[in-house]
Amino acid sequence: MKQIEIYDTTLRDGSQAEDIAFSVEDKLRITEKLDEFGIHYIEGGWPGSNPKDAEYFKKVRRLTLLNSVVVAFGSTHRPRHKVHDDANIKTLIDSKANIVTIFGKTWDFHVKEALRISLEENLDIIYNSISYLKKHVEKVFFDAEHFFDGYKDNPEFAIKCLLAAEDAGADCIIPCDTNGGTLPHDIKRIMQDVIKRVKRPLGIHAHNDSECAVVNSIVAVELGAVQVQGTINGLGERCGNANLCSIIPNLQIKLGYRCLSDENLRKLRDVSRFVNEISNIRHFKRQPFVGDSAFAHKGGIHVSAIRKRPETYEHIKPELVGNSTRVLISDLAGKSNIIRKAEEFNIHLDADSPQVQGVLDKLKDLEHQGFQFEGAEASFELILKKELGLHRRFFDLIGFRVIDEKRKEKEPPLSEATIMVKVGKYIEHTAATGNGPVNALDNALRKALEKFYPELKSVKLHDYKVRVLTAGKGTAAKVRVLIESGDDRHKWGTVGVSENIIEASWQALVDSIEYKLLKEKE
Ligand SMILES: CC(=O)SCCNC(=O)CCNC(=O)[C@H](O)C(C)(C)COP(=O)(O)OP(=O)(O)OC[C@H]1O[C@@H](n2cnc3c(N)ncnc32)[C@H](O)[C@@H]1OP(=O)(O)O
Ligand SMILES: CC(=O)C(=O)O
Repeated sequence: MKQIEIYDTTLRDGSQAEDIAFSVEDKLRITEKLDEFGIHYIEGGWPGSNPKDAEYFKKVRRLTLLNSVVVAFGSTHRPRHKVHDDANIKTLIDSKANIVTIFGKTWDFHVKEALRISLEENLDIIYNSISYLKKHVEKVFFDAEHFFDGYKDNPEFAIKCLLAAEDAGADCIIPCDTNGGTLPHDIKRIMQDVIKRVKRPLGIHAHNDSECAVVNSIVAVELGAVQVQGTINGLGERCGNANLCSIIPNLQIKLGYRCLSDENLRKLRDVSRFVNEISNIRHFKRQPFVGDSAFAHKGGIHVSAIRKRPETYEHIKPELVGNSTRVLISDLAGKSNIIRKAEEFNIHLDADSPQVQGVLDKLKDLEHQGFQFEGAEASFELILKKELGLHRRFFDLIGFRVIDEKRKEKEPPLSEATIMVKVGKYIEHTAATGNGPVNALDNALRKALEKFYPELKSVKLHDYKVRVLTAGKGTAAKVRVLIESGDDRHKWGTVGVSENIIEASWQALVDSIEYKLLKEKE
């Protein structure tokens, strides 16, 4: 099984993505996570760029890494500077990283227009930078910036740049698709020539501007590249870098290369979520392999088939990357969705039972009215249990009143709710205020019930979303309220629909509380 070296540049190229700003602490935490995951090289940053990256290289030395080597990144020396006087080269050595990656120009257009030097001088800069660094660090990798665009314009010069790096002793030469515009057939054609002419180990560094970074990286590996550079979740400059969360499983599960241990591959989803969490980015549902929807099945036909053989609609076993199969509940469901979902609730239903058809009909009718159960599985579980006679009432509403009052233009409005509920033979009548009418109602309902059900104290409202369903009816429109609640262990979603926003919110709130009480009882 051929080993492929995974080179992660989330902390350097990933931090060049819009909206991403890692602190030193963030970078150290991601480093530890990537080490635990088994990444071979972690490009920690550009020490000559800013004090934060310089500090990172000081602090990262204190970590005990078991699997990864931290790499410092920078450019070849500046034109009109001697290599030993170049501030950037000096900071790379001062970073004390054992491996350094430098990028150099390989596109004649860039040499002429960005550096404004001769092509010969550029070759000298590459050679001098690498041979000097080789005297100070264990290994030097050469990122051949804009190599594919350079090759398209002037193949001989582009190849000469790689050969200058080879002659200088670069340990790995990495052609880069810096502008991300190269298509797979060109990657193949160009890499075939590179492989014939360059003897050092080769890598690939692809950007995703044509949405081809993953496939371009895989094509390069198939042709012989041994190092893949990319980022977790494809973070990176402009449209991002090659997404390691797709490349690694494709190489390992489908093509038989070895990137990480199989055990570590099962951490893929966790690593992906961790990096999103630190980056303050919402996890992308439809992200292949690691997204919540990557193995989620909605259509009845699909669910019916995966119950028989999961591989009918799943390209890999989700557990291999730490993900799992999910079944969604909607008006596209068939009986199989109901049966499979019920199994998740430990209820075994017979496909021919009239109850299954009853639940399905009810579900489709409610979805037609505007309910949506994909994000409100707790409400669906309650419906199912009501239909099967497995539900019990925990309280009955006698009535509520919500008052919203604004006394002066400049004063904030006041919201107050009073509620009367019956729990067994007791009647409880309470009032509460809130920062809005729904919050006041929520507070009043909990206050009334907590005396009987103290477990409700741990329930928190995490999210509250309102969606207008009947376009064109303005403030008289029907609305759907989706609530996400949680306690110290779980989160659950509930839904309500009405032309009255308080009523829709009430339905979702009651479901949330009933769900919690039902779970405690179970
Ligand atoms: C393809 C890539 O992603 S490469 C990585 C890109 N990442 C970054 O740029 C982030 C970090 N960068 C920085 O912090 C800053 O740009 C620094 C510290 C590196 C340089 O800052 P400054 O000295 O102010 O220069 P500035 O950013 O304006 O311009 C870049 C300079 O590097 C030169 N340069 C660009 N590529 C190379 C190279 N491969 N080798 C040598 N010099 C280079 C440019 O010609 C330009 O020089 P000039 O000012 O003489 O025209
Ligand atoms: C080096 C690099 O990040 C690039 O060429 O895209």
